[in-house]
Amino acid sequence: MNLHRTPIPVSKAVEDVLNTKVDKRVEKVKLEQSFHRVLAEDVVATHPVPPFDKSPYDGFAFRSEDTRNLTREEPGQFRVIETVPAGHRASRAVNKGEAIRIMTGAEIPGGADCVAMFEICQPYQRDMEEWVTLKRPLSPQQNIIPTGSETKEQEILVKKGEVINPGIQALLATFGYGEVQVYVKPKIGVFATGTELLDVDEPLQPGKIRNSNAYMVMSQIERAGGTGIYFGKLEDNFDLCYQAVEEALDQVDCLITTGGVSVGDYDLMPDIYDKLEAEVLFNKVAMRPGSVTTVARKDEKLLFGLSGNPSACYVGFELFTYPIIQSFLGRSRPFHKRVQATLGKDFKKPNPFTRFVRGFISYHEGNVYVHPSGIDKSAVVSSLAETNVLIQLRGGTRGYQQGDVVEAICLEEMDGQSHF
Ligand SMILES: Nc1nc2c(c(=O)[nH]1)N[C@H]1C(S)=C(S)[C@@H](COP(=O)(O)OP(=O)(O)OC[C@H]3O[C@@H](n4cnc5c(N)ncnc54)[C@H](O)[C@@H]3O)O[C@H]1N2
Ligand code: MOO
Ligand SMILES: [Mg+2]
Repeated sequence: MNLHRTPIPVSKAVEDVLNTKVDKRVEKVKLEQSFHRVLAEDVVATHPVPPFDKSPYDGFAFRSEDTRNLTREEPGQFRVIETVPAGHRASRAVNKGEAIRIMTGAEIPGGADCVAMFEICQPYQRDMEEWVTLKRPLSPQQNIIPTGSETKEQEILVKKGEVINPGIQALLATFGYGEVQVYVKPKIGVFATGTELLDVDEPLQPGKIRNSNAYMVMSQIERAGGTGIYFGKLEDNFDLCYQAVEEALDQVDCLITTGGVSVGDYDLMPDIYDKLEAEVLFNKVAMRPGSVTTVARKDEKLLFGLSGNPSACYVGFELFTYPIIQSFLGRSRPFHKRVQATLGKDFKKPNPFTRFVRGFISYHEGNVYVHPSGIDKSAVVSSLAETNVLIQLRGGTRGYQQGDVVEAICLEEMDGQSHF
């Protein structure tokens, strides 16, 4: 067991992981199944929007030239020749002295070039015919939404690499994308290692704890947009672990293990990477928690050796596994979004290494605050419940005070950024 490991800076570690070639695959899914998937094709306007001149109001369509000199004192009387509901077209054009009753969203009839809303018109009946009085002039194109005024045909509305949100779904539907090309979700395998681990439905036993990392990591994978495959928990037995890891690797794009990466007698992951002849990218990162996070690569497949300590495991995933999942997904901005925020309470610990403090965000009177949550220890699980940011504190300081401006990594923002 080599006890001496050389820590590398976090940014270098992230860069090394992201230098891995990823196999971006594409599939078609039904529009209704595309929410939160990542576009693998640009959304192109297949026709102008609106596709015809349309009325924004329920009212009457006129020829503006017929209304030119109208006043309260000398209103115009127009014969209403038909009614056009949305979804229908007028059967004939509007001629001099005529109007058409028109509903919101209906196509403007030929001959007409303006619309007056019901509220300013006075319809009436004369000799069993419909008529309407108008007391003011309308200008050409008044109250008409012209063809293509929102979107021109062939315009690129959303670029590939964006996450499909409700608005993008609306666009896809507008342009007839019943199916949409998205990137395939990478398959991320998960093992929890540790002889001390109990299943969730087992009663506590002396010296043992329940396996929480597996559930946590599986939902981190889902939150990141990947597909998690849980292979179960493994006792700290070399042959068993080696065989399980080797077999699982064939079935996944990346493999996560939790635990067994430090220097203990039963920390088996370093020897497993060795026997697999995997290239270890790093086994010590200048950060807290998660300094023992190890990433190895075997035939372009990444093995994430996340720490067993829950908080360290959580942080290791978000820093290293999250962005590679985004790369598989073709995301144009693969990293978590960062914000500048005011520290909501003192954080007194001196900081030799970069620290990623689990915390939460709040907003008050136009300011953004981040607050460290719970006990800031690698072995702690309870502080993770309210965590939605990682507060990144530079190393080499004597601690931070309430009111200091810090950077925070937002874990629940869909939008990302292009640099770490
Ligand atoms: N002599 C040294 N000891 C340790 C060092 C070191 O540098 N020198 N590093 C410490 C740091 S930092 C960390 S972090 C841990 C990392 O430990 P491992 O990744 O090897 O993980 P384990 O030893 O397997 O377990 C650590 C801890 O986490 C609990 N655990 C493990 N799996 C789970 C799970 N699925 N759910 C919940 N909790 C889990 C486990 O019971 C241990 O308590 O090493 C330090 N030691
Ligand atoms: O890897 Mo450990 O979490 O730095 O405490
Ligand atoms: Mg250990």
